[in-house]
Amino acid sequence: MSELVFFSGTMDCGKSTLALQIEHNRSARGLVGMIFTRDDRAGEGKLSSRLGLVTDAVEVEDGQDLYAYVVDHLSRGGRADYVIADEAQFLAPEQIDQLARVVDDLGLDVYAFGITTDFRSKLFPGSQRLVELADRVEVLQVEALCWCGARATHNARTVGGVMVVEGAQVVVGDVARSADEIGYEVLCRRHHRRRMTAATSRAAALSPDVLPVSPA
Ligand SMILES: Nc1ncnc2c1ncn2[C@@H]1O[C@H](COP(=O)(O)OP(=O)(O)O)[C@@H](O)[C@H]1O
Ligand SMILES: Cc1cn([C@H]2C[C@H](O)[C@@H](COP(=O)(O)O)O2)c(=O)[nH]c1=O
Repeated sequence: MSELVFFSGTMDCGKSTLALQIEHNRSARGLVGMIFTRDDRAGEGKLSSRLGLVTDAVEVEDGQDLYAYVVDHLSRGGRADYVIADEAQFLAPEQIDQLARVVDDLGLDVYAFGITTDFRSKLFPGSQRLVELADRVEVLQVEALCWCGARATHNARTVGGVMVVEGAQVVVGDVARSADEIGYEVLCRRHHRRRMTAATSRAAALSPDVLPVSPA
């Protein structure tokens, strides 16, 4: 029975790597995948992993009907045995419904990969729809870690290492950005709530709570 599976996790936990591994294992057995992505850091029409692997993909546009795209591809004699959708948090809820229809009406497995929540720990609309519709939600097993060593469960947006909580929901970017750039850092919930990033925790450790009293 074909399935819609949502592989979710924080940024930098290996989602795109797993997508590329699934693609590799299936194509090694002669299967052909339809690969969708949107706003990958490597550029338009690319699905890339920080491990250095990259493959071509169909760049999803606003308002594009993904079910119609797959049907059109098949009706022109193209082949698709399964579907991969990376950066699925950027897809519109209707596009997630279309992927569910690919599973139910075309009998193809659909593997979607994405972060669940944004820098304010609010659900992305596409991820919300995936949680609502997926046959299975799989949390990735290689856990990303907060600077404190706890499992990272939240994504923080940073500017110069300082966590920000205002701004657009979508800003394409990466972890480990240099000072002044907008970047991201994964944190445990405790430190996300306290807005404590690696940089601000280091700064706090360096500034003593009590000022030294100089002898009179
Ligand atoms: N130099 C490296 N050596 C080993 N693993 C690495 C290296 N760089 C990145 N990784 C692994 O790649 C993961 C990120 O993979 P990626 O697929 O790009 O993540 P995601 O799509 O979830 O953001 C990191 O969590 C880490 O485990
Ligand atoms: C938290 C958060 C992230 N993004 C962007 C940043 C990256 O371009 C992607 C996540 O990619 P990854 O492969 O999972 O690292 O999402 C965003 O636009 N808004 C956010 O709040």
